[in-house]
Amino acid sequence: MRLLWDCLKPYKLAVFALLLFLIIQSACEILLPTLVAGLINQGIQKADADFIETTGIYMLLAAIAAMICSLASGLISARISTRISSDLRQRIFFKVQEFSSNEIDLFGVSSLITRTTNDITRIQTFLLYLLKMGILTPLMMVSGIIMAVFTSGKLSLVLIVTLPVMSFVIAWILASMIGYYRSMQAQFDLLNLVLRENLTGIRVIRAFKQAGHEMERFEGVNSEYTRLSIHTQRRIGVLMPAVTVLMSITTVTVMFFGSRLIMNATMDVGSLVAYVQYINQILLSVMMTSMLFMMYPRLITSLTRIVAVLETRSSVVDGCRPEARIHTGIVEFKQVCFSFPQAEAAVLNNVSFTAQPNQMTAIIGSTGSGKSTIAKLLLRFYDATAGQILIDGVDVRDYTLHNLREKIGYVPQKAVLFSNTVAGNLRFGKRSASREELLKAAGIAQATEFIQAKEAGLDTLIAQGGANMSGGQKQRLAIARAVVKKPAVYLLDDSFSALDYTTDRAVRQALKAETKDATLIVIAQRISTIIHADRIVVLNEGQVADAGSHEELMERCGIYQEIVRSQFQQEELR
Ligand SMILES: Nc1ncnc2c1ncn2[C@@H]1O[C@H](COP(=O)(O)OP(=O)(O)OP(=O)(O)O)[C@@H](O)[C@H]1O
Repeated sequence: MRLLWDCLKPYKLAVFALLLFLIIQSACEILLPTLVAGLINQGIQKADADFIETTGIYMLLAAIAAMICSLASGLISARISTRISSDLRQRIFFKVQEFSSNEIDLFGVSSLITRTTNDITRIQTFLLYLLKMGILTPLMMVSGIIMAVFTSGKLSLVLIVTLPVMSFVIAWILASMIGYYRSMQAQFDLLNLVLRENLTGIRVIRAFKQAGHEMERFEGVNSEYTRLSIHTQRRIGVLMPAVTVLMSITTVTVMFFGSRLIMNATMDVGSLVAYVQYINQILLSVMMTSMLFMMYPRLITSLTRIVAVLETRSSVVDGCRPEARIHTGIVEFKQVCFSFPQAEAAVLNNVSFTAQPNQMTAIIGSTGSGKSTIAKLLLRFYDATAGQILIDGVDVRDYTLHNLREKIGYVPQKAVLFSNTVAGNLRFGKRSASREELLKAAGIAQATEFIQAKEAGLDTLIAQGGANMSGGQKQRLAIARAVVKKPAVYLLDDSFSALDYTTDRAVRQALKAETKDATLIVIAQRISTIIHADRIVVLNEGQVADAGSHEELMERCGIYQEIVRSQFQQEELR
């Protein structure tokens, strides 16, 4: 709840105005039964037309004032709750931007999405209700009780019994719902995950004729969510009739004892009518408050999930040397070890190698040998568990993340494009890049031809996830994006895999000329891509098996020979 109070702090003035409107509203509403009592006792019973007229006008004015205050408080509470939910969404988004891959893995992408959308919407709904009903109902309840006691102390004894019973029933039912709400949220994450996987992988699912299986999977998750929802709805279903029955019993009891007091001439009719209205206001307030409590367990679940994100500190933070900058781009791995959190086996074991500027350093190895992990460590998506990674002699952990990453031109294994124009995507490398710079980078990545073949050229819109581009086109745009950046270190993770041999060679040649002074690290599966590299690091099960030129490795490295043999015919090797 502390988070909610913190969020409310900037809106103190608005909350104060809201409070004022609600106090006036509740005062007007509590005044009405007293006016009705006077109307009956003074006006109707004594047939005083002037009194009836004057009281009628007062009642009308009170009703209008209550309505205006209700409208104003509604607007203010809607404004505050919408603003707070927007603030929270922003805070979560910024927080997730800070997260290292560790924290993203920990929460899961689907859960982070539901936390940013579903959970925040739930908080907004609660706040809207809290700011209005949460303030108004206690005001109505307290003033109702005071007026009821003031009108008839004896009749108020009924409340001493009914109010605690009602509160106990409500609390008991709500307490049983908390566990269900928690499970429901977790199940909702799962629902989101299955849906996301199905929508993003729909082609694979269809190609492998797995639609039936996936439908069953979705049905399973969906029916579990439905089962949990039904359980909670059942409890809500019990709660409302229980409160209504208790309200009716109270009203009947008050009427019963009230009529006796009238017969004994210790109470007048007008006071009993007013008293019944006070009792209704009190019980209605209890019911409204119970609605608030009904929303409370879900709010707590959502708040806990939001707080968990906001309070998680990224395991990868800025280094202590903000002045440190990368100039030359000498990359050194020194005895680097790495294990993923919650994974038993180490992915990298004492990996050491150096990548020099003006050279192409290739990393090759079988799948799962840890090649991409090297790239992730260099970019500090994760931090090494032991050993050191240095760039220009400075530990990567000492640079600020901005200074480190701005000098690395990363092309990921799976080219990621954003819903933007081609130019917008390329400018990820450098926001201020001119069209000439973009075209030059596209030329190096052999992307000019297909960009210019599109009617809008650089202004062609790229669909979500690059759906309107082929795999090879996406890779070339991802390469061009890194080139636009003009980094000190190029880090290409299997970035030529979707290119044909001719394009692969053309990109490499153009890159070589462009990256003359830069350090070029190329992770690859294909020997032809790295055969001319200055230095090839052979990775095997997370360890450096050997390093050297193609010729040197062909002479002495069995693992390398094996990889080469599996890709080339013997005669091609000579
Ligand atoms: N987030 C993760 N959590 C746990 N283990 C992971 C994670 N990412 C990768 N791994 C494991 O780490 C090992 C190395 O993965 P990595 O992606 O570095 O291999 P790679 O050599 O690049 O493979 P490929 O050539 O197939 O891309 C693999 O065994 C993989 O299963």
